[in-house]
Amino acid sequence: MKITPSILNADLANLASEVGRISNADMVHVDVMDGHFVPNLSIGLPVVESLLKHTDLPLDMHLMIESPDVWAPQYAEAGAQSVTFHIEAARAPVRLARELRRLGARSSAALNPATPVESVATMLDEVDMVLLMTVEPGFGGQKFLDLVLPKIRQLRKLIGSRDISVQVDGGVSTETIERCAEAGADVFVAGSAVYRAEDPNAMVDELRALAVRACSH
Ligand SMILES: O=C(CO)[C@@H](O)[C@H](O)COP(=O)(O)O
Ligand SMILES: [Fe+2]
Repeated sequence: MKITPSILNADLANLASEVGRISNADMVHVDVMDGHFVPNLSIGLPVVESLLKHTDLPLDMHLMIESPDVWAPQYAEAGAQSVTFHIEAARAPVRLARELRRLGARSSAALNPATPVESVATMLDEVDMVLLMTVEPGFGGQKFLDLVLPKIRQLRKLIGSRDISVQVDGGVSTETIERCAEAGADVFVAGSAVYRAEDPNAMVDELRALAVRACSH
């Protein structure tokens, strides 16, 4: 059970100190938005290269961008431990997933809420993680979409005995994390829940404890 806080909801002008507030996290979730694949712009490679110098936590890149085939490998080369591209945007997802692994990163494919899990069924051996969006991508602080819960179960069935993580992203909080864990998710992005908390590290621990307990039922 891993908690990966999204820094989209942090004070982006003080990233170095903001990652210091989530030292209990398993990874730092970094949302890259290009204003094309999603109607919002966030940060890109130069900021990520700088951030890598200020944290020992692994970076969990979530690329909400067009042409991930071109851009995603550069994040792996920069030193990100996990690189997620959107299956809706990739031209050659199998080639891209293999390239990310060749560069030493964990490869991961993300699916928007309306994208069926079957879209990754044939390439499960190429990925280390599948990210299921539990909001429409583009913004932090949105309401969790319960309609994704059956997709988590379907994906777990498809994965079977393979060692692949299922990440959920969007609206994950103390209210919703147990439902996700029960359905089969094991990596949880939480942006506003963590960064709006008075003590982000304590919130990370609380979320992890809830997920562990829900999953052991
Ligand atoms: O990728 C995205 C949004 O597109 C996320 O990573 C959000 O940034 C998570 O924020 P919350 O929904 O937890 O506030
Ligand atoms: Fe994200």
